[in-house]
Amino acid sequence: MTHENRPVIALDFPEFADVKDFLEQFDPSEKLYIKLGMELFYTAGPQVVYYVKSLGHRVFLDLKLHDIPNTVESSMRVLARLGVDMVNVHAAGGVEMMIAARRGLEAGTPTGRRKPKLIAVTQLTSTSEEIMHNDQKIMTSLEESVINYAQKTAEAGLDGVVCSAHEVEKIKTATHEDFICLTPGIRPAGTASGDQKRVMTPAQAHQIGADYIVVGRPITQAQNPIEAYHNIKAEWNQ
Ligand SMILES: O=C(O)c1cc(=O)[nH]c(=O)n1[C@@H]1O[C@H](COP(=O)(O)O)[C@@H](O)[C@H]1O
Repeated sequence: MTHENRPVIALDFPEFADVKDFLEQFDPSEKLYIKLGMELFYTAGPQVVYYVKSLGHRVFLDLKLHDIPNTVESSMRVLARLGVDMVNVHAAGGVEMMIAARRGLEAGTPTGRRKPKLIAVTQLTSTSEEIMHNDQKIMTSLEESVINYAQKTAEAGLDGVVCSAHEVEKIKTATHEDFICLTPGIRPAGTASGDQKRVMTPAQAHQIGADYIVVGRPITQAQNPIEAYHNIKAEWNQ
């Protein structure tokens, strides 16, 4: 099992300038794990990745690729050159697509550089069983669907999955102990869940064996983001 002791901070901001404003609040010696998503990448592109990396932080580039295998493979080849530490795809794209993603990442990683970790989204933490039945017409339980996606991800040779903390124990049993479970939908007690349906506190996520937690709004929209970050980090490492 991996335990990444820093919560991964989801910077879901609309502008590059917001990233700078946010990161400048931290002591420069504090090295963070930052998640950059579609909103920022679509507006600021690779420059925002280079900027965050230049400060010595780790970057999870969360673009959730889901397309035909050939397109995913060539896109991963390009993303591998950006110097990010982690990228992801949707497991719903299938085993062939995930293998293609892995191949692209391997081919694109410059010699001497570590290959970014590749993980797959199972069922989004904003998806309830009702949504899954009505919209996706997957008529199993949500847990079965998540475990099926996790097994397909392991079969494709990826490093792990994005899942809700509620599913970590079953996923590890169905795959293997070193299979990464990165869990968003983390809410310290007393904070709003917003659009997240399957939430857990940092302490609970630690207890059930999550490897990484992703936290966005409880930090970025806190009155004091630095204090919120350190409180969540302390709770996660208890
Ligand atoms: O892939 C993800 O990171 C992801 C998958 C998922 O199932 N649920 C989920 O919330 N996320 C991301 O995790 C972050 C959670 O942010 P907050 O809800 O603000 O803490 C967002 O950036 C989401 O895009």
